[in-house]
Amino acid sequence: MDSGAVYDIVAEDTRDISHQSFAVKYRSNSNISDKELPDLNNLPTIKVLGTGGTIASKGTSGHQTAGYKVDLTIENLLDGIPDLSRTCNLNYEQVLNLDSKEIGTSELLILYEKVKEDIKKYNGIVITHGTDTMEETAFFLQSTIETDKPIVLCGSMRPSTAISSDGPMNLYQAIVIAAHRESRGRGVLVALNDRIGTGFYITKSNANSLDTFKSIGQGYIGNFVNNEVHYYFPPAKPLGIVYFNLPPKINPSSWPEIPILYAHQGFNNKLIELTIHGLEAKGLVLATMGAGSMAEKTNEFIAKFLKDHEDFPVIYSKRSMDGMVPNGSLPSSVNVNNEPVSFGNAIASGYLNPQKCRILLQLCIYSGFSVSQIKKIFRGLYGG
Ligand SMILES: NC(=O)C[C@H](N)C(=O)O
Repeated sequence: MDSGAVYDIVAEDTRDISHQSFAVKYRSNSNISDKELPDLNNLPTIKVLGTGGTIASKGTSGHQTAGYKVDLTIENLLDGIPDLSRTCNLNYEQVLNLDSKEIGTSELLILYEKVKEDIKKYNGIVITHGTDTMEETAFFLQSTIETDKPIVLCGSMRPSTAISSDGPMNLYQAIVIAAHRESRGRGVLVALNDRIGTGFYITKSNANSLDTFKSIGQGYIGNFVNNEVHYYFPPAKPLGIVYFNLPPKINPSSWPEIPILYAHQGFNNKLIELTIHGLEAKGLVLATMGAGSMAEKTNEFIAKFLKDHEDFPVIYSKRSMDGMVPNGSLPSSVNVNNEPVSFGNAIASGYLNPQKCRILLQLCIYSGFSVSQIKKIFRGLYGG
């Protein structure tokens, strides 16, 4: 193949980003050697795993954007996107087919096992997933699968039957992102509505709109425009991340129960007691009212409980979407020297929202970490 032929390929299929970036080289260097030509026989192979969600849903009219049902397979979804044969080889599998609100421990572990197995065989993974709990799955995978290969989650906010459904474009972009060499070493990604975010921090910010995923504070890491993948930074993974090497075939009933309690004015302390005892919880996450703020009487109640349960961690997170809970916001009592002392088992969430704290705490407890080790892990995430 001579370099002229490469230019023809670019002109013929501008959707292919690997060829587009090659075209830039070609135009700037007409003496480019044959060694640098894209090898169409050696494209990356991307595995697409279907799990359901709105992207796989159908309504009964073009304007219906609520009350639809999951009704499409991953094969149906792939049929609806443009040809990608010049970008990557595709392989696909239906792992689940659910609204993501139905994803519990068993389903999460099934998906985890599948990704863990497939990441060894493929150059990248794309997961179609409901947006409601996508950030939880992304966080779990980021914390359990150590790889430089791209794992990209995508979904949609409009069902496949809606006018201007966002699913096909999001799936198309996710596959191109997974096949792009610059996507390596960036951890688990979430790609929706042209934005690329890190699954570790990204969160669903709007219950209805297409532009729902926000990488609050930590920012998006890239953008997808006119079939080009743009990253703003070199590859990096979240600071202080701890990988949990889980054993195969975990029994979901052995997965620790960690409730989240949402704080509000007039919060009833009995809720804490009822949840902890009623669920045989192994820890608790509080969505506090501000940067760790709970009423004094609630903190006292928790302190009393923690005195008799030294191995019971309580994470102080926040109901506000942005910002963080620093160590300095933890409730403190006063020791004999009148110096403030933090409650031993109270742990600051840093930047993690309650649902991500819950997963991290479950992983820590399942792995047998002590409260002081768990504290270090949470602290390490924000550079403390
Ligand atoms: N947009 C969506 O995907 C929402 C849907 N309820 C889900 O999470 O499965």
